[in-house]
Amino acid sequence: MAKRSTKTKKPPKQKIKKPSFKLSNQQKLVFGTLLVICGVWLCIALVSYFFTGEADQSIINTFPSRTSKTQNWVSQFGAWVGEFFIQRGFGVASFIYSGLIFLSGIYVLMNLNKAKLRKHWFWGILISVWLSVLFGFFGNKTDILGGTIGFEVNAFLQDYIGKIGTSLLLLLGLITYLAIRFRVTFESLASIFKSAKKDIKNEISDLKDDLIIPLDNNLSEEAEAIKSAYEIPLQNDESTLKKETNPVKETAPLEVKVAPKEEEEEIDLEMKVEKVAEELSETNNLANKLVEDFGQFDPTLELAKYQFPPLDLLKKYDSEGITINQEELEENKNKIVETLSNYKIGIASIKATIGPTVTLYEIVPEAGIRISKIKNLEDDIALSLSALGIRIIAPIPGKGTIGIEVPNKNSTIVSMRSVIASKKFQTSDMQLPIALGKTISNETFVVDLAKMPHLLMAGATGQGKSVGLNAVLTSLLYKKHPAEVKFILVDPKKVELTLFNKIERHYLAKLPDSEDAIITDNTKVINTLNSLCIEMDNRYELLKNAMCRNIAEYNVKFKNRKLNPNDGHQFLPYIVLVVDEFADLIMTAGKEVETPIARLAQLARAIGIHLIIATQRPSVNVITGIIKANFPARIAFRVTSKIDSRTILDGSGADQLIGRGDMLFTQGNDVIRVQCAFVDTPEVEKITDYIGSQKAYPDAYLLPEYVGEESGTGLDIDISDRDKLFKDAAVVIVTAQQGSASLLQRKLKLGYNRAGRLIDQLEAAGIVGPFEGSKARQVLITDLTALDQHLENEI
Ligand SMILES: Nc1ncnc2c1ncn2[C@@H]1O[C@H](COP(=O)(O)OP(=O)(O)OP(=O)(O)O)[C@@H](O)[C@H]1O
Repeated sequence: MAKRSTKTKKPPKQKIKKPSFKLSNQQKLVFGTLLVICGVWLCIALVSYFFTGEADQSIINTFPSRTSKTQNWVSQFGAWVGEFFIQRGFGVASFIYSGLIFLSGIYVLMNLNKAKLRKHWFWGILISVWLSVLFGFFGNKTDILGGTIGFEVNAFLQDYIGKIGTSLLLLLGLITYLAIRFRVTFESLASIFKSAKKDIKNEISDLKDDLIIPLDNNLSEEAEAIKSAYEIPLQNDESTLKKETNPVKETAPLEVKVAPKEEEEEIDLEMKVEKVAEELSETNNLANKLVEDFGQFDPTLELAKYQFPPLDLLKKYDSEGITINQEELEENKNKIVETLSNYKIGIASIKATIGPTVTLYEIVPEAGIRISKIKNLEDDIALSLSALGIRIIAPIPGKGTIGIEVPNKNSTIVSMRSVIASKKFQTSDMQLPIALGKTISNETFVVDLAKMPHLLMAGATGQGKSVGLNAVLTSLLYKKHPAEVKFILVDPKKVELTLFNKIERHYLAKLPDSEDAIITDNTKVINTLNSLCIEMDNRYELLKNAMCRNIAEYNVKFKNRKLNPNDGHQFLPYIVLVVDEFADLIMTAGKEVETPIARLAQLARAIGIHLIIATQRPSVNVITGIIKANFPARIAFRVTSKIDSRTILDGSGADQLIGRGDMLFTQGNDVIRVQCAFVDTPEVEKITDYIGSQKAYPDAYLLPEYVGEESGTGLDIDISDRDKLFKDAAVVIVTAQQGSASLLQRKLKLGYNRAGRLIDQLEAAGIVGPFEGSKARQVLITDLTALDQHLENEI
């Protein structure tokens, strides 16, 4: 989302202005020791004040002079400080300040986290005020327990809200403190009470030990024996004990057995709970707390009011719904049987399945008939049925029958509305569900793009490719929130995908400096693909740091707040790259396009980047071996030759389709015939209008910047030729005190080349030292103030 771009640019600028108070190690030692001594001295002065304060009163109130003698253990100044803190300040709670000063010294000496120290001071001051008010509540004006602050605050409160109100306010303060500081909740309090109750219960049962002695005298002989065998349960359960005393011979031992079981189970359960709590790591605890307090991270929050497009935007077709033409069925059946019998092929049974465009006749040939014989009769059957697009599947995998697909005389349109509305699509929990259309048995065909993981689409002109692409995009628009998926659309024809411009700031991704999100220019495609490769590398780095194997795991972890956004982690949307007319691209840009596409196709599956490539010309020089190998999922619309069919599907079939969205889909093994769902341009327009009219992100999802090799300059020394990210890079390097190109790559989301050039420029500017082999370069500027001065001096 656009958030990322602001993130890369803004923070460094803010940091420059911040003054830094870095102490050297020697200064830390001196300053830390001073604070520790002050803390101890203050503590002595305060303790001593309790014993000597009264005696010193006369001297405290006079002007200090060298001759006056005080009894305070740390003399005049001690007496004065004691008076100031205890009598006129916080009373006994003043000791907190000596502790805080001492603690500050330790933090400085040991170079510990300053944020924690600030927290200690914050809470320390609050507690001191609360304690002094509490003591003041019980004391009087001269009382040194609460000090003047305690007394005065109490007097003020009691005037307005009375004694009861003040005590309730104090209680509220205590509960607020416990809730915020120790995250005490009502449940945890309840569990404390529960365990206390249990302790009491245990103690009561212990007391029963004593009771057993008099009861023992009344026990029958059997019960006596049982008691000695099950001494523990008898001591622990009162009810069992009572039953024991009954002289019923058979039931007694049974009941004794039940009792210990129940008791054991209870103990087991508790132990389990404790174990889980212990095993959780520190980060998990923190993450759980965050999730408890704020709930799971919700990536859709920025566009929380976003409304998915309603179904009504899609058209209903009159010709929808299959109408069975019994005559046509009979006729086709007779013709098939006849043709086959002409070639002496007997049929044991025949069954028809009617699909939206094609009817499948499944035949079981009589015993002894060779399958290849039927396969060879494809053309003869087509001739006798006088129909185009007959396909023979011999045998149908997993069925043991032979299929003959015969196009219906009146085909029905599969509307996008019907597939989107289908239960299968609506309830699918796939990551990127695509409702492609309906199969021959009239079932909605839904596939997961994330599993494919890339899709190759081919078909001669006018056979339904563009409609197919629109169906894919529409499916995703109906199922995925703008925060979850982003499209990169490449449309050299410039007309097919332009409608999607309206949803640029919702669903599209683009290069930072480009105006249009939909790419129509071939040189921009190269930059975008390379930028996508950088995005891929960055995402792999994030996944590696988060120890996740794929984007789904990563996003779950991020949602559960186990990944810190300050470390660069963020919710990663899926990215779907759609390239229409791939052949055109390959013809003009060749290797420059093929290399990044092949790289993405090979590696991008785990990090949520998926490619959909469509081409009119499925020839081998367009769909090269390397591309083919990485696109296991393929859709073939009608093609003109068997060779083209082979190039896409590794087999024939696509040349026998009837067009108009009739397609074959394969994901590696089976080939499935599907009638593609039909979505018209006005429908797409309505959907994009609907989405486009809603609140959007400030900008399209920005891809990392990619600077082509040729646009780099070698003039690192010339200030005017510096990269525009030079200053940001300098801030990153000086803040981290680490002169490495990969740090810049990560923080500023750059490619390796640009980061390398920035490092060279930083070296020329004297901010980092020379190249030192495998070690990171030395940073020559110690802090941001020095960097500011250094850069100012340059001008
Ligand atoms: N699934 C479908 N159901 C019904 N008719 C369809 C379907 N798909 C395509 N058609 C028909 O075929 C026509 C051409 O489709 P489309 O524009 O998708 O072809 P194309 O393969 O993209 O062609 P080109 O490569 O020239 O752009 C459409 O206008 C529509 O009438």
